[in-house]
Amino acid sequence: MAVPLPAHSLCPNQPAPAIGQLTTFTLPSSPHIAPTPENRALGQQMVQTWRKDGIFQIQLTPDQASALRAAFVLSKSYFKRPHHEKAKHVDDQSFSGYIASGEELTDGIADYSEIFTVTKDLALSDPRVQQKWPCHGPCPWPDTLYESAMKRLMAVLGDSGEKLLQLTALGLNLANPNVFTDLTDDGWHHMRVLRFPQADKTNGKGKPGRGIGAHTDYGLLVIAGQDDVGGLFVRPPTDSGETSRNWEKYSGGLKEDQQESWSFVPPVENVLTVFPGDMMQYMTNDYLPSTPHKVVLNTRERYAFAYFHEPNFSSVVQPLPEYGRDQGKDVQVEDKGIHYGTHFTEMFMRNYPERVTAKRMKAENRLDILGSPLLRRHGKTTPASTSTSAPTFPLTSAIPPTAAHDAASSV
Ligand SMILES: O=C(O)CCC(=O)C(=O)O
Ligand SMILES: [Fe+2]
Repeated sequence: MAVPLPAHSLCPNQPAPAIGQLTTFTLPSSPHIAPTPENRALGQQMVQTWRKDGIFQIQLTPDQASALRAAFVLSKSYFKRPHHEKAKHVDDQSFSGYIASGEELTDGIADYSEIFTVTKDLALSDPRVQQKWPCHGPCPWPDTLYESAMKRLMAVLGDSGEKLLQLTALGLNLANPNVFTDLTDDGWHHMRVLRFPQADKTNGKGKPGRGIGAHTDYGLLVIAGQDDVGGLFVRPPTDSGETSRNWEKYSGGLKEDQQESWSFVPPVENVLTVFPGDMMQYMTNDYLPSTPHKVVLNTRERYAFAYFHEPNFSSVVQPLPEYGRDQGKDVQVEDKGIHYGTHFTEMFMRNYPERVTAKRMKAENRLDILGSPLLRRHGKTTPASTSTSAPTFPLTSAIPPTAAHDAASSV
């Protein structure tokens, strides 16, 4: 059921936005999506809806809805804790943990979002942490109750992500229906729990009324849930088909103040919203563009979850043979593929330049390791270095820093 919002309470700094009802899909219950005519038709409808609206909704089952509700309840009480307590939930190896309002930058401007980020929760004994892979480390959970609620929600989101990717492959009529889910084997899935202050109760570090600046997210799919307050806007694809490409040129802030380009995403109970990320755009050669979105502050504080269903950190993502090649785009760059872990790391270093994690990563030249062949996964095979056996990865200092970083950014 849609939760209608009184027009006057919507984003006071914005003109009244057009409120449309998003298309809602119900995902099949079985985790394996067989290539049946029904599933193909569903996949095609999803693809066509993304191409038109840039976003759709999926219906939650009662169990899934209960995981989301529990996560909202605990997150609301988490953010009510005193600042000095939350400020301890930071890790200097991973970007997991607490981010204060005004700490994150989009297009160089402070966002008002207050965030708890969950990246892959890795023990200090994990070979990737031992080998100092960028962004790899533990999640500094505030307590075990919060940890189990977030992990339960991420399991729901992860299951939905895998089904959505299989349906997308069917909808795109791909010869290899597992092409996306091979990439997400041990995927670098992560989530942000977000609280946005009421528009007139900010700390003044950002821009009036702006929650998060216009941006696209980095991987295959963005799956999000929001409470009943409202504040998310998306910029649907245009008829001209012109799109920015965030992995080539950072697109944060783009068209942020061009009001007519943005559609309001109305809060609806018991659904999640889904749209493509940068890697989906890259793989489909812009057929499914990464949906630009932004958040505006409202007359009440707002809570949301944004989950990112991602390729494996070591994946070298390639354009799909059916879509990516021979279409006259920038083939030189595309043919080399995109190293997902590099794209992720660069984006997080840009968003949190002052965070202890970014500083340690720079001080220890952790980006250099991204150029190593051991962090290059072309198929489903996990590199030997991520197995639980003794680490086999050469030390960071063995890689010539500049050469390694150059290689990392282009491949
Ligand atoms: O608040 C939302 O609904 C979306 C947040 C978002 O775009 C993000 O965390 O990347
Ligand atoms: Fe986002």
